[in-house]
Amino acid sequence: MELTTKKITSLRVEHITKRFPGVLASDDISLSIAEGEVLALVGENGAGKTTLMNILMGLYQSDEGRILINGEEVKFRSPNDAFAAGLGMVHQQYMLVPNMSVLENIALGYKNAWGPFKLDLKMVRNRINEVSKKYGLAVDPDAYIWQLSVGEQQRVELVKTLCLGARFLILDEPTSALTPQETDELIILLKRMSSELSIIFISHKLQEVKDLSDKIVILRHGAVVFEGKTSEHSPSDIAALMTGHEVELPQNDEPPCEGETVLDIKNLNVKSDRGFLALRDLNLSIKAGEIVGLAGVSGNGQRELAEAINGLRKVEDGEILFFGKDLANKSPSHIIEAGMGYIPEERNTEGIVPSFSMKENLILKDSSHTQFSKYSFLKKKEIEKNATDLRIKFDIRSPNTSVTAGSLSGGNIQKVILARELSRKPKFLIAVYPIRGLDLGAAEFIHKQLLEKRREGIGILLVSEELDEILDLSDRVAVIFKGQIQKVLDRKDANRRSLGILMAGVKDDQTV
Ligand SMILES: Nc1ncnc2c1ncn2[C@@H]1O[C@H](COP(=O)(O)OP(=O)(O)OP(=O)(O)O)[C@@H](O)[C@H]1O
Repeated sequence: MELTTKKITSLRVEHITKRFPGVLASDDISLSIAEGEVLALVGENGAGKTTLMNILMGLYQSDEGRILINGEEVKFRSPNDAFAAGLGMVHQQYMLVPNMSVLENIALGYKNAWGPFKLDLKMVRNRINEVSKKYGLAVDPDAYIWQLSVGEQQRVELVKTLCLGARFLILDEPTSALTPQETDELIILLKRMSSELSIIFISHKLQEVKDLSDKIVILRHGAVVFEGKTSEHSPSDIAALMTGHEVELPQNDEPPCEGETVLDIKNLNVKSDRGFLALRDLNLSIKAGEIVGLAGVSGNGQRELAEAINGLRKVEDGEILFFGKDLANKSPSHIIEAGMGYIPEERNTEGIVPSFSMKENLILKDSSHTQFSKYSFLKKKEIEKNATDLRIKFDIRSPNTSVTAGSLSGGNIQKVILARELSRKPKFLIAVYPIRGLDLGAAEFIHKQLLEKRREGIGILLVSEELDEILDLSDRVAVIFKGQIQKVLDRKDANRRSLGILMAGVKDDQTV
């Protein structure tokens, strides 16, 4: 049961141009990719990478230009036309229905692609098993999507795309939400698949661009500014070509902090969505002016900890002392008022209201403050000024401050959240994967901002799976494993090896 698609020996786009109100998102783009080739599409946030891929998939129509497959012009009016031609895309935001099973989601993909007909679920199940065996992509057809980790959901998206007969894969930041181990596995898998399929992938991680691609195309302001062979360029070369300058991520090399304890978590017990204890008697304290990195493999309680501190998850037992007052089970608004800043993992659902304008999102937590409202009327000029200033400072690429936040590129949405949380003058900050989806230049800027906050005396809990990020910024590193803090290491004792051992659950002091 496979959509019969023709072999794709070449795909070429010629002079593609796409305008959105106030933005030239694709500016006369031409590029080509041959059978079995892997092309990496890189560029700053908002450079137009996703837009070009959405045009290829029939989600957007270009204003000018054409697409040629095997030398013949094709016109895609919808993603179904692109599927039928053998193209498949895994988006940044997975398009899966959470309360349906893997089998039902993939069957839905068939139904959307094939239109109304009676679906044979047994055949879909067989096809899933066939694809997962062929490519070594293990999925459980009966698991519900909400039960799966981000990495598992991504595997389902890949299986779905392959079940539908894709011969040309487009992957939009496929590793941005994966654990380092899942990333390594995906890169190996994609390498293996590239002997049979052509792949275009978008990434901000230059090492994986280097590891996986044959060819690199760099976009800037919607136009191709560089095209070349990957083997001829080092990651730092590519970074310089992309940003126009050498990128150097800053390091925290200041002496350990002596501030007072501001966040003191005692014997915290919190349940996961599935009803199991995700945090078990967790203890952790953080001082003013210190960055504590929380290292761990995703799914060991990081999400539950961040949500419990921010009042978004019930605390079963224990205390969250913030400047001496217990925040456990207080409302999110109470916690915000107490001075807690939060950069959440889920930027589209927890970080912004996509249908609100960018400027409204920038005052989301402060709309009733006297700075932005008087007698329940909003001060429009102040709100505009705030947005204009933050847009410049954080280099948020948007035509103006009134566009809906949902229409911004993924990286620019992240910048809106960071701009809001860092400018609110929090007393404490919880930053969960703060540079996920950011281009290198933006990551450099955000790391500098976090160090600046530290110098101002703000305590920061930095949740990340990127050990480089943790090691660059932290004063101390706490390793979380199965809902407990395995150990807290001073910066001088923390390295990839010591953290890796603790993250795997080994607690023995001898090994660290
Ligand atoms: N549906 C839309 N409506 C209006 N503007 C849009 C829309 N989609 C994209 N844009 C704009 O087009 C430009 C390019 O966005 P795109 O998402 O293609 O960037 P990107 O290179 O993928 O960025 P990132 O690395 O941040 O994901 C941005 O200025 C964005 O705001």
